[in-house]
Amino acid sequence: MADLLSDDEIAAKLPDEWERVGDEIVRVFEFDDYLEGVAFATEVGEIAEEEFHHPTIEIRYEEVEVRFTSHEEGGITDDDVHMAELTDDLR
Ligand SMILES: C[C@H](O)[C@H](O)[C@H]1CNC2=NC(N)=NC(=O)C2=N1
Repeated sequence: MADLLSDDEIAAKLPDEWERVGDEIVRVFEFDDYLEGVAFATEVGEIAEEEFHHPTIEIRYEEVEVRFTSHEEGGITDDDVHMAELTDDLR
């Protein structure tokens, strides 16, 4: 299990475009059409399975919201930061 990050560590490690919301890190990705967002969500899911660290994904018209937290630790860890970086690399 990864250690919980402090507020300062989260601020320092949070990748650009991502926002901290309570015990989660969140980013909204924009797309030209709905099915592009659906395909992106599937790619995020595949990475989540590979890394065994799963986000909440909300697919909306022309945007997809991705939220990571470490459920077992009850907050934000390096696992969440790593997943955010892998997710960004999909774009
Ligand atoms: C039993 C537990 O759900 C698993 O070990 C994994 C699955 N995917 C997970 N995903 C996330 N985001 N946090 C977890 O703590 C987590 N745990």
